[in-house]
Formats: sequence, C-alpha cells, structure tokens
Amino acid sequence: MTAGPLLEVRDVAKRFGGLAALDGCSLALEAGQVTGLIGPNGAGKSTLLNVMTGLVRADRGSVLFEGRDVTAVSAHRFPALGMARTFQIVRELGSLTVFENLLVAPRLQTGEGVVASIFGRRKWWAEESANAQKAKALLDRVGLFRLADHPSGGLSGGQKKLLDLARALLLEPKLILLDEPGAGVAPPLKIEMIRLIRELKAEGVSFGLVEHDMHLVGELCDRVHVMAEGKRLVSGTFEEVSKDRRVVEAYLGVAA
Ligand SMILES: Nc1ncnc2c1ncn2[C@@H]1O[C@H](COP(=O)(O)OP(=O)(O)OP(=O)(O)O)[C@@H](O)[C@H]1O
Repeated sequence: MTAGPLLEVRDVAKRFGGLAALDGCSLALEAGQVTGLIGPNGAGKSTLLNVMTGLVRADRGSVLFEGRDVTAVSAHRFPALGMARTFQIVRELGSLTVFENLLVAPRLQTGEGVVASIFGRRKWWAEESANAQKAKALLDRVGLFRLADHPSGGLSGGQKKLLDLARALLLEPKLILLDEPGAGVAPPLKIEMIRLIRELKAEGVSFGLVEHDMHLVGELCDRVHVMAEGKRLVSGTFEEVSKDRRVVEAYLGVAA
C-alpha cells in the first residue's frame, strides 16, 4: 500500500476516429472514499472507466493502482489486483439462475488449466465449495437470496444491479468502480443500494461511481470530479461542485 491515491489516471487521452473521448484527463480516487465521476452526456466518463479497468487502451497517459502502473494490464487481470467493476447495462446470463450467475463470475482461483490436472483437482473442489458458500452469503447480503434459484433474466433492473454488485464483491476487491448503479433502479432498491455501499465503505471498500442521479451522488460521494469534453473540469465535495459556475455551464452546454 502506498501513501498516494488508490487509483490515479494521468493525462489520459483516447480518440475514437476523429472524436476525442478523453483529452488529457487526470484525476485520483482516494482509499476509503466514494468518489463520484459526473458530467454531461459524452463527457468521457464511461470511456475513462473502461480505460481504468483495462477494457479500452488509452492512446496516451497512464493508470496507477496503489502506485503500480497498470496501464497495459488486461481487463481480466484487474480482479486479482483488487479492483472490480459493474456495468451500466448488466451483463447477466439470463438463462442461468441468480446463484449460477454468481458462480460464473471471474475468480481468484486455481487456473482452468490446472482444473484438468490431477494435482489441481482437490484444490479446485475446495475452492468451488468455498465460492458457493461465499456466493450464498453475498446473495443474502444484497437481498437476493430468496431469488437464488430463479432465472436471472426475470430480475428487475434494480435487482440486476444488485446481482452485479454481488458479483463484484465475490472477489473481495479493495476498489469497486460502479457504472451508473442508479440507472433503471426503482426508488426502494436505490435506497437499498445506498445503504449497501455505505456499509461496504465502512468496512474499508473504496468506490468510484459514474452516475447521473444527483441524489445518489449527493448521498454517497465524499468527493466528486466533474468531467467535460474528455477532461476533469472541477473537483470538490458535491456541495462545492454543485455551486460552481463552470459546472452549471458544462451541464447547460454553455462555453465557460
Ligand atoms: N466505442 C466507441 N466508438 C466511437 N465513439 C465512442 C465509443 N465510445 C464512446 N464514444 C464517444 O466518446 C464520447 C464519450 O463517450 P462516453 O460514453 O465515455 O461519455 P459519458 O460521459 O460516459 O456519456 P454518458 O453520460 O452519456 O454515458 C462520446 O461522444 C461517445 O459517443
């Protein structure tokens, strides 16, 4: 563990054809905090999240996790480093049950090549059984245990987001990046989501949160980075950035 930020992006740029989705973006997420990433549509928030988690390769700049340069690390290696994420559109396997969806989440277990080996088999079974126990406990924690045997395709938008969060938690990450956890979630489950994130934060999990729902941002975020046109525009508490003229102008599409 370093004394610096938990996650840092430095001068990240990413173009899609002629469009600069990220244009020299630098910002940090501190350990023990919920950090919001907000900004108008097209500001580059999701692209930044994808760069932070190895899903999109930046054209320029770097990403550091616990002080280690992870810019070139592939997406599937991030869970082992202690970073998990959820998605705007939850990628659940609708024909599998809620429980099965958790079991097919990426794990920190013995590799698949070893599964086939005689020597790895015993260890693999032990891990499978531990994973199943953990998955049950997590379903209980996110309030989906009674739906464990239901096909996940039948879940509501909010329940799918909770399943996605449970999937991220399975790996006991230090940092979870949430892409619009409030989108398509009915108010009662939104309250549940807020309660859970606060509880996890109290247990030491850090969060990065891309969100348009300002109620959720205000309730959860210790610090907020406002993005516009591929860059960090302003940072501060939610109260501070809400009052900032540049932020209001960015949302209204007025040149600062
Ligand atoms: N794969 C892609 N190919 C082409 N253009 C892309 C791609 N991904 C993002 N973009 C463009 O990059 C810009 C930034 O998109 P991004 O989704 O990162 O913004 P955002 O701030 O997350 O927006 P929103 O709040 O609407 O989700 C947008 O103009 C978008 O159309």
